[in-house]
This record gives sequence, C-alpha cells and structure tokens, in this order.
Amino acid sequence: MYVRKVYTLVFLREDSRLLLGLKKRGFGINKWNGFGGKLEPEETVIDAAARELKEECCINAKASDLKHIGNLEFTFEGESTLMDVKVFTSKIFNGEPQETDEMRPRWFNIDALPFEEMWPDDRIWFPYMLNSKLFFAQFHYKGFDSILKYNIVELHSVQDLYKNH
Ligand SMILES: Nc1[nH]c(=O)nc2c1ncn2[C@H]1C[C@H](O)[C@@H](COP(=O)(O)OP(=O)(O)OP(=O)(O)O)O1
Repeated sequence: MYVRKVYTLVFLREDSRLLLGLKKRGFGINKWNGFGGKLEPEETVIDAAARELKEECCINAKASDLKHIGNLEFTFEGESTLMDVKVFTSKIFNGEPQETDEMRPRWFNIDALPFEEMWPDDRIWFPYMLNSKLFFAQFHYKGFDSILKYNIVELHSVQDLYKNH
C-alpha cells in the first residue's frame, strides 16, 4: 500500500507561450516546471493551486479560472509514497511573473520547451496538455532520473479525473 500525498501543478498559457519556473530549492531543484506544491490543512486542491501560483511567481489567478486537465501519479522504487499531482492550466490571470525564493519564472515558446532540464516524464504527458487533452498517467521511477514503467491514457470528460482512485 502506498501513502498518497496530493500536490498541485499549474501552467499558465499566453498565445503560443507557456510559463515555467526554474525550481531554486527542494524537490525538483534546478528543473523547469509549473508552479505548485502541497496542500495546507483543510485546503481544497484548487485553492492550493491558486495559492502556490501566487506564492511562487506572484501571479493572481482565480481558482475558478484554473482548469483541471490531468492527474499524474509518481511512485519510486523502494519507497511507499505516491505523489498524486493535480495538473491545472489557465489563460486568465493577473500580474507579471516575479522571481521568488522558490522559482525563477520565464515564458517559453511551446515549440522550444527546455525538456532536457525538466522531469523526464514531462516529454510524455506535455503533448496531452499542449493539445488540450485530459489525461491520467502513472510513472514508476528508479531514483529521480529513470522511468522504469509508465502508463498514460486520455480521458474524455472532467468527471473521469475523479474516477481514477
Ligand atoms: N515527476 C514530476 N514531474 C512534474 O512535471 N512535476 C512534478 C514531478 N514530481 C513533482 N512535481 C511537482 C509537483 C509539485 O508542483 C512540485 C513539488 O512540490 P513542492 O514544491 O511543494 O515540493 P517541496 O518538497 O519543494 O515543498 P516545500 O518543501 O514545501 O517547498 O513538483
């Protein structure tokens, strides 16, 4: 049995650009990723997503403007934790991204994303996100660099995002 821990992950889109942040500390340090983290006690997933976005790059987005587009599950060989990552996107937000203690934000053209400096799984599930497909994916890692096995499926309705477990 795994111990499930929920995380949020938010990507902002503006025309053909995607906002990523270079993680400056903690889990995934030195990788480009969306903005997110753990839930606070009593917090809903969507409120946590909006809060983490604000904390990590100073952008305000209404929780209701964040679209839940996918679920990612990560397990690690020899470990009992399952990271349950809820992925959101939004085209509606306020403010200019600012660097914080945790993240250095930068806009990337979606044709020139820095996959070499991202989580290896991102190459697999980003095409779903970039093509506006809902998805569920599971990745089993050895360490943090090597994917031993994975599974990804397209979902056909938002309700399916809540049926996986
Ligand atoms: N394999 C992976 N691929 C990916 O694209 N995003 C991942 C990932 N594994 C984790 N993430 C995301 C989920 C979440 O947004 C973030 C990790 O959360 P946190 O920043 O909260 O972690 P930390 O341990 O640094 O937390 P704090 O110590 O509370 O700052 O990385």
